[in-house]
Amino acid sequence: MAKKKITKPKSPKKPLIPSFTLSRRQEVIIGLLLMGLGVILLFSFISFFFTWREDQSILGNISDREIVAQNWLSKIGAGLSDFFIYDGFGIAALSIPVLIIITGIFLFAPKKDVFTLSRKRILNLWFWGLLLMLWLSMTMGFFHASNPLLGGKVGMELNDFLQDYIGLLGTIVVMIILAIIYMVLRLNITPEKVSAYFNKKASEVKDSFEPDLVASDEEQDWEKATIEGQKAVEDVVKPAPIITEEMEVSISEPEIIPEPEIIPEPVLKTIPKTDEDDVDVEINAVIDEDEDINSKAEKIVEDFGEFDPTLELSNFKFPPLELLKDYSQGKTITINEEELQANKLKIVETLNNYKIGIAKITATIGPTVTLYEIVPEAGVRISKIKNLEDDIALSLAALGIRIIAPIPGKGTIGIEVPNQNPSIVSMRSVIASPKFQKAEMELPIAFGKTISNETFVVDLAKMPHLLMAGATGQGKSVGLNAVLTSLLYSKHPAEVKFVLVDPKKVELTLFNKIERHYLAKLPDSGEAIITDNSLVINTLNSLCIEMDQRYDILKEAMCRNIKEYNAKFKARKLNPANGHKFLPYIVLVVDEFADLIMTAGKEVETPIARLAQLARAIGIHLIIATQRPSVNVITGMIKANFPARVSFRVQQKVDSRTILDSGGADQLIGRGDMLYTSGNEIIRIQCAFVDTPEVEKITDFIGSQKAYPDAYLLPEYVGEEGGTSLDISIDERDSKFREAAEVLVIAQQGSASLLQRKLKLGYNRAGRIIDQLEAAGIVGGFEGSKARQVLIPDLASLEVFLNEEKNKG
Ligand SMILES: Nc1ncnc2c1ncn2[C@@H]1O[C@H](COP(=O)(O)OP(=O)(O)OP(=O)(O)O)[C@@H](O)[C@H]1O
Repeated sequence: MAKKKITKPKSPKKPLIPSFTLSRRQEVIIGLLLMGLGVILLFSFISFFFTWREDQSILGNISDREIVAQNWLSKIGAGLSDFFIYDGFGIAALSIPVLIIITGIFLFAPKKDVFTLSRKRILNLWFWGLLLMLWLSMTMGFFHASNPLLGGKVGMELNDFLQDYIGLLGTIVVMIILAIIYMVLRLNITPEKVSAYFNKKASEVKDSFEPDLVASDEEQDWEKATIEGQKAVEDVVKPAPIITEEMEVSISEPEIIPEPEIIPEPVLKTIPKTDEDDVDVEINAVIDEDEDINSKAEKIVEDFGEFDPTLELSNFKFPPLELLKDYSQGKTITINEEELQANKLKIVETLNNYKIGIAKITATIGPTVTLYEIVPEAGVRISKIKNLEDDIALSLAALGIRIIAPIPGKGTIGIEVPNQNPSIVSMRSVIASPKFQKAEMELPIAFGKTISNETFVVDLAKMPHLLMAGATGQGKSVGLNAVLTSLLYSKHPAEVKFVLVDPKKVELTLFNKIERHYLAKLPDSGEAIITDNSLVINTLNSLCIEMDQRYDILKEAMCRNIKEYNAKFKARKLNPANGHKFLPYIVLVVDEFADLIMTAGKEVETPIARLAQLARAIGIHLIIATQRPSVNVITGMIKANFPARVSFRVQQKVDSRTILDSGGADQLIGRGDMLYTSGNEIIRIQCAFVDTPEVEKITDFIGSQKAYPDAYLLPEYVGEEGGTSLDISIDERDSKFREAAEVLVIAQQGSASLLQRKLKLGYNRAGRIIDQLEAAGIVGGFEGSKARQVLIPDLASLEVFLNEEKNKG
């Protein structure tokens, strides 16, 4: 990543070029004069080569008006040309009018024009132009005897002078060396570029003589060797290094044929090389730095492939489908014609009793309920049907009737009637469905099947949090298991981590087996599944810290969300040395939320609301389940931040309203019959069924595989009661106090983040240790954004200091 350059205010220094400013009008006039002078000189110089012999005789009498000169610019032209060419530099003198013309154009041309050159560049041009003129003149001096105009007198004299001292050969060598120096300095031509150019030319010529596509045996051998060599390198290098500035790959690579291309230097292309006044310079340089890192990243990706987060557990096998039971046992939903007819008749009859005529009726048979879609006769008001909802339900005398009047987006009325023989939607069937298998989602969840028997798959990452309610025994725990199973079947342990809160201590215990694969926990805590209320509070606060830290690193990486960040990390554009790492999604599941909020109240509500508000972009998603969806559990603050909600059957209509903002959940039939909403329409779904033995098999299967050394560790959080005041006594110091003091003294930098990194501490603990170090007098006070000063110079002094302290104490 391109770091911003912090430019210190420069102390006023003398400008290298005397700064005289010209008004625009003066610039135009002087520019014109220079262009005129340049053109005059150019013409006179050119004609001098043809007329010099004739005009030589008049040079002594230029002031005589009678004498006519042959030069195109007459006597003045002849005089100046003689001065610059014959007495001066020979043909090299032509560079003088050229330089004058360029300078004229520079002054004359409108600023921001293509001709815009900086003052410094013009000086450069003169400097290098005059040097070239001298060199050319001296070189032409070799041929002075055959033509005195080639080198002029200056060229001849200088050449002679050199020859007198180092001889002809020496002079030739000096001139050649001077030419090479000029090319290297001015034109940036290096031996590599020259050889690369010739290689390219040679291969072009070779290609044109060998048009056949089949490579010769030798070439094939070489290619094979190269591929094998590269393979060997890849094998040795895995896991592949990630872009770092200081990275050195110390592996002998197969011989590489030099790239037959002259690599253009991007900086030279876009930036005026030496102009300090030009603002563009800094902007372009920043872009180039970025490009540089990008191209570095591309190079590493080219060599080693993208970063693969699953590499550490590369042999991990996803649980096979066979672990799940097929409850339908090959049966599809059977249509009971009699039942259909009976229900239809009943509906028509009931509605007729209320004077509602029906134009048409269609039935859609789902796994547990059948939807009868009714088109009322013209003139029947929908609101009338809606008002009669309870009466109609009573008349149909069946539990679980739900009336949807009208069905959103259609002008029809829906009546859902439970089937006499509901079929179970097995988890296996939804996991195996193409909809789930092909889902291009971050966190796909296969909930079950809709009323029209379609598999219902949603992305938890888009929800972004889920509230789940349902009276006891209606299928909530099965629902949670369906969510977790979906993720276990679709995400590698490197990609998602669960934080499981289960106060009942029974429902989620099975997931203990996959602790080191899929679970996240607080450092130092024993079991990953949280059953204790105080630990829940710590964990929620720890997740808030994790969220803040993730926001910081996303900000540093200039990414808007976790998806972008991880993509950038995979493309090796983020340097792990700067604290970047692949970020797994974190899914927090809280079962029995009501119990929690009753005992801990605000302490739980506040971090949950905070996470729900902010955590979506950084990949933390919440699933909260409760038996009691009363308003003091699902508070306004919670509700506002959980747009996606699921309700299994609830006891009362008011509960349904609390959770879904509408009735309906009280009329469900239980056993996984549920309503889902993500803000607008409500969808009835039969939740997929996954039984405890199936979950056990899955967790056994995953748990028996190679795991990470530990669960994913969340940042440490110590409750407020754990905080300390500054005048803390020696006995109350943190156990890592001494180690921390040593780290800071060695680094001579009093920063909490250094301690976090070196000692693998949480943010809060590191902060507390810093406070203790300040109280002890080892580090200085807080200095805003700067690191604190370390007041002990070295380890020996620290030893003395701590011993003295101990003796005093
Ligand atoms: N999707 C489903 N398909 C078929 N049967 C289901 C489904 N979900 C639940 N059931 C049945 O309902 C019973 C109770 O389900 P579950 O244990 O999920 O209820 P719960 O709401 O979690 O109850 P509690 O809150 O007391 O734990 C299950 O044992 C099962 O027989």
